[in-house]
Amino acid sequence: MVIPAAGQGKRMKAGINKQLLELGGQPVIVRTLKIFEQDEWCEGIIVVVSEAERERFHELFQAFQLKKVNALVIGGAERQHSVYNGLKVASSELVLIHDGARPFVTMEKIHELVNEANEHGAAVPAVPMKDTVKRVQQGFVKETVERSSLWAVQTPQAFRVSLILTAHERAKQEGYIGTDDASLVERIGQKVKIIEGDYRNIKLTTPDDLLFAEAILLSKGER
Ligand SMILES: Nc1ccn([C@@H]2O[C@H](COP(=O)(O)OP(=O)(O)OP(=O)(O)O)[C@@H](O)[C@H]2O)c(=O)n1
Ligand SMILES: C[C@](O)(CO)[C@H](O)COP(=O)(O)O
Repeated sequence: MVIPAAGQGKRMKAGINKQLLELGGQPVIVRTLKIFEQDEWCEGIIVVVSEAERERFHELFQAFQLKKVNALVIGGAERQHSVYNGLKVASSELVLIHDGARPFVTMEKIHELVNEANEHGAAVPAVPMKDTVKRVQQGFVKETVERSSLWAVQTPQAFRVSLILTAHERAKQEGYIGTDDASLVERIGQKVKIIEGDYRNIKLTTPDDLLFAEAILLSKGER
């Protein structure tokens, strides 16, 4: 299990790492990790953090008595670099890669992904796009994109370790930077299985997402 948490959260504009923000009395990263701590499939968690924040995260994991975090690895400039640094120390056959900033993933989805990745080598959750999507150039619509085959992809993304490592190494050699890990597998010609994701599995990206997160907590009776 690799959890990248080394981003700067520029779009959140919180002034601190968004994974350290409190949500319902717990830091976001602790909420995310606790889901995997409960999961019997998850043997160990590699968390990727920035050099400057390593000690802060270490103390936090101790304070919340998290048992499965077995490595704190230093991240890189892009999410892809951070994930790659984490993957290099992964020792299992299958790996889940999950954003530290997605604290609402469910156990049910995790298990579905593990099963599909065991069978297909790569599996990711996604939800059908709800809005009409337009390609825009210099403030004007260039075209309206056909929506029926568009899905918004989430994490965790599950892979055979050998496959995702090869995909990352090829991307590195060829100077390709993708916004998710599955795209690196796609570009080396391997299939990626899609499972139905969950609209509540939001990534905390902009300040509005904190409002949605509070509403999700309320719906779960945690507020
Ligand atoms: N160099 C980076 C960039 C991102 N991430 C992590 O990847 C996840 C998804 O990225 P995103 O939401 O884009 O986070 P940030 O890059 O921090 O956001 P922003 O682009 O707004 O700065 C986050 O958990 C983030 O901490 C990371 O580990 N290393
Ligand atoms: C990996 C991801 O969360 C899937 O939706 C997303 O691509 C991360 O992208 P970001 O640009 O780093 O937010």
